[in-house]
Amino acid sequence: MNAAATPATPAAKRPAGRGRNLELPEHLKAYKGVWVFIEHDRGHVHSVSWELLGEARKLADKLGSSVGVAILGGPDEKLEAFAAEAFGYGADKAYIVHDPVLLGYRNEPFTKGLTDLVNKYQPEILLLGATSMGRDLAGSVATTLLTGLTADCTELNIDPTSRALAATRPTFGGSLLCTIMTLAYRPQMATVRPRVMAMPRAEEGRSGEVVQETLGMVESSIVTKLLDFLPDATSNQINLPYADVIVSGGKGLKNPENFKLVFELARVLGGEVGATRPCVQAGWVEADRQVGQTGKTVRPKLYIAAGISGAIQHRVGMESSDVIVAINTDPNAPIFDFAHYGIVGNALQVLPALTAAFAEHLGKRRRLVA
Ligand SMILES: Cc1cc2nc3c(=O)[nH]c(=O)nc-3n(C[C@H](O)[C@H](O)[C@H](O)COP(=O)(O)OP(=O)(O)OC[C@H]3O[C@@H](n4cnc5c(N)ncnc54)[C@H](O)[C@@H]3O)c2cc1C
Repeated sequence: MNAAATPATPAAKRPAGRGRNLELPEHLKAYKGVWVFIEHDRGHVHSVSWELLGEARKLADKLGSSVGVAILGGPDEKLEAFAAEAFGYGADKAYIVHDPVLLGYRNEPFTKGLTDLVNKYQPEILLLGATSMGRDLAGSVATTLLTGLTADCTELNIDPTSRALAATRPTFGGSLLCTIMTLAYRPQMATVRPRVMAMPRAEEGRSGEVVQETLGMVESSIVTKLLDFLPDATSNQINLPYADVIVSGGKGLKNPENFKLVFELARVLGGEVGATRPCVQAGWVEADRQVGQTGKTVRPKLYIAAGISGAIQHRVGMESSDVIVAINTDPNAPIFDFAHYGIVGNALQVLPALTAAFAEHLGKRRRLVA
């Protein structure tokens, strides 16, 4: 079917000012400020919320506007403490909703809570983490508000001409980066994966204003019921996005048995093990270890890539690492174009040599400290 000939929403049914009209409708011009949805679970704020706050502060400063945070949760949850932390990371105002139906994440009450806040306070930009919760919530909030949502962004800017949010994300399997602007819609929504943006520095003593709101939703009107929290039996506690050191292996390791060389070096360095997609697809390592466009985004202090070619889909997930060391037999491998240090050599020999050298060096240091 020709999409151009039969648009999903016929022009006559589109809300006024939407569709092909790229001018911001008059009634949306009142939208001001940059907001971040603060994601928390059982007493802990997800770090992606603070990473987004750092970005929100930069965007708001460019627009000359303020930063707000939306914090939704149960009656006894410490949302005010989260707000105090948010002020330190750059928020000016915290919009808090306590309600029994908001104890534990469920799509319906959180969608209502967040859309109510947006409709009342009209932020220009709304950012959420591209986590399981953030993706679920962003989609339903954007649909309810009939606004645009750019998912999985890697960069956020303000377009100098339109002053709209310019949200950049990989497309066409990661081979292109596209910048998306939702000129005629407010709020402009975007999700960003954990670790894509840098963690901002908290400013001690910085304060802000707290605004308390109510939800007005009864439990009986919600279809989903939260029965219990169960630990994820499939999760083996791999915390790739927040590891300081990652040793990753690729197809150059030849077989799953050789992956133990990667594990040994990671163990000696106190780091995590990552992998490329072909290694995960071949069943050499768990899917949770995949780094890249369809895996995790990481930002460690040290990323060692062994037998990895450096394809764009892998690169987008790890290129923000502080120091990248590549080990590859091919001196023309693309990974050497962006690695900080390169070792042209056989990973099956280089990895054990590095493991032995680090074990000796770190062992000596520990003896000295003792
Ligand atoms: C839509 C889409 C999404 C994708 N998402 C991801 C993703 O999230 N993550 C990801 O990683 N990939 C992803 N890919 C796959 C990606 O395109 C590449 O195919 C993949 O990253 C290549 O993995 P590799 O480097 O392990 O293997 P290869 O590209 O085969 O590279 C192996 C490298 O090892 C080197 N080598 C060989 N022997 C040795 C040795 N003994 N010692 C040292 N070096 C050696 C070779 O010179 C070569 O450079 C995606 C692809 C698509 C189409």
